[in-house]
Amino acid sequence: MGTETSELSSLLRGISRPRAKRPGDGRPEATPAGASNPQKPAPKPAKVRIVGDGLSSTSKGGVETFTSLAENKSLRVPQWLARGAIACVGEGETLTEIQRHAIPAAIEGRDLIAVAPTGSGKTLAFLVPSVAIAVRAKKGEKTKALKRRRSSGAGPSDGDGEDEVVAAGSNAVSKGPYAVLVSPTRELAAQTFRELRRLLSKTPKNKRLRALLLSNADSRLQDGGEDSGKREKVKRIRADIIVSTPPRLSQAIEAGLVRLSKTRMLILDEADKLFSDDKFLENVDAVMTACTHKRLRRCVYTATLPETAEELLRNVMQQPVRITVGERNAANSLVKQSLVFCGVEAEASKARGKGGKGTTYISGKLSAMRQLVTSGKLKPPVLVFVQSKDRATQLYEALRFDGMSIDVIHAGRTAKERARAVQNFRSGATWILITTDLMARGMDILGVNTVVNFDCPGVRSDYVHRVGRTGRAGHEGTCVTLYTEEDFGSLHMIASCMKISGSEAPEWMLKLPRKHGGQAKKYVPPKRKNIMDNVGQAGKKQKKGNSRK
Ligand SMILES: Nc1ncnc2c1ncn2[C@@H]1O[C@H](COP(=O)(O)OP(=O)(O)OP(=O)(O)O)[C@@H](O)[C@H]1O
Repeated sequence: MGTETSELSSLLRGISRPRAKRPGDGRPEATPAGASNPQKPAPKPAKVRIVGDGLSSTSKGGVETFTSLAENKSLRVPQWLARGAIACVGEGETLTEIQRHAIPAAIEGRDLIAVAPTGSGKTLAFLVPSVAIAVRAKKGEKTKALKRRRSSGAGPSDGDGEDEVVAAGSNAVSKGPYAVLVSPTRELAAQTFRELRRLLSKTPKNKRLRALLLSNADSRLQDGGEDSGKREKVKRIRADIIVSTPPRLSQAIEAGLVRLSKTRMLILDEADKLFSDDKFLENVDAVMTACTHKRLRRCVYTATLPETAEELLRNVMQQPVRITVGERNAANSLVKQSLVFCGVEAEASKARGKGGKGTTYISGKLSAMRQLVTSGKLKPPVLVFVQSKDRATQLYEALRFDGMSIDVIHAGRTAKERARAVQNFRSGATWILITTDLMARGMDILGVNTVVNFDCPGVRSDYVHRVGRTGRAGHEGTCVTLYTEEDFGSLHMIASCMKISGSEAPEWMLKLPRKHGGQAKKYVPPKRKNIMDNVGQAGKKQKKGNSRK
């Protein structure tokens, strides 16, 4: 590995760290679309389709800026909220297509299915209406309580039994949550919460909302289930807006720590994932059942919506409006996608060199990966996707000796390790992050230049979301998919996805038979040999164990 190591390290050291996009957010900047090629025309505005009756002309026509959103009297968006949104995206930015139509639609009170490409600003498209509705609901509750108090001379309780624990006279205690935001992973929930806090940064002191991220670390959740009588009195989770993963939220509901009877806005981010993954279905069901308010809006947001998932969604929503931006289930057209054939996954053969002893391991993908780096085609920061925790650890072990600034994240690492890995990648301290599909959805790290599918994804939605970790907010990106003979089952899906999103796809791949019928549940990832260094180092290190696992 000698020469290769120094070559790689010097190459990576030689790349200067990109500028941060906005002061203080620590995110590196990617190339804006068209910047690398001034001849290239700006991308055409995406097609918007709205299906469902009853929306006002504001939602149908769209709203151009956050300021004009706040100026529309019927929507009742506070000025400070508009200023918060501007703080999130930067001065002078107009709304993206999905924001233009979905924000007024969600505020108007219809159940909503919003489908728009990765990196198109769906987060603000659900945060703005969530805050607007929470503000309205909280104000309504306060007025009701005040009226009751005036007429009866009683304390702050509204008589529904929920507020028995309210400390006398405390205005800080919320009767909410009025808005609940659900994301499939801890990382995405944390990111959404971060953006929510940024959005709330312009809230006047007397109107402050209490926002909360439910996490494992919350002692109330850790104690959940014990001594329930006492817990009811002292530990009820009080907040106006809650962000959570489905398991954490349903645990809190079951333990009586959270009540959703006042919730007016339920947001399901990455809804197709929440509705197609058995491990979430029960939790999501528990959350939806707990939301009993008669004016509840259920709003779902995603970049991919297979028909089966939409059918399920429609069963639990009330006459939803569907807003679709761009081509449904297509990858982001700002990302240049390509495929690299790597021969075999890994092969052990007798060494023929001096002495002819031992075994030499050849990994086609590993060599291809190294070649991409040394040739300068792999522009960091890079996200590398593999199919399992084991593969992530193996690849990390095989590459870390190359002196690259590299890290690994997967569900087997502790919450702290995962948070640190994301933070280091965001700040630019880590250039290459190896990951499972844990980072495939929703993660917004603006500077990501390249996505590598070290292992092919099996279903279209996974491919679309992985590709979408680059090419965000109008910037360009690159996605390289490495494949071997084991991956032939995924090639038709990838090639057709490349074609409809504007990348060149090999004709012969488009003629391959479709596998798995596009159904996530039928897909079983291929069994792969261990990722081995050419001296078998990955395997050896793994046996000894190490702190990264
Ligand atoms: N109106 C806007 N103008 C400019 N940038 C924006 C605007 N709205 C959002 N952004 C930025 O675009 C980036 C991507 O937004 P966001 O993460 O909401 O995308 P998304 O559609 O949710 O993507 P995904 O489907 O991958 O979850 C963010 O960095 C966000 O700050």
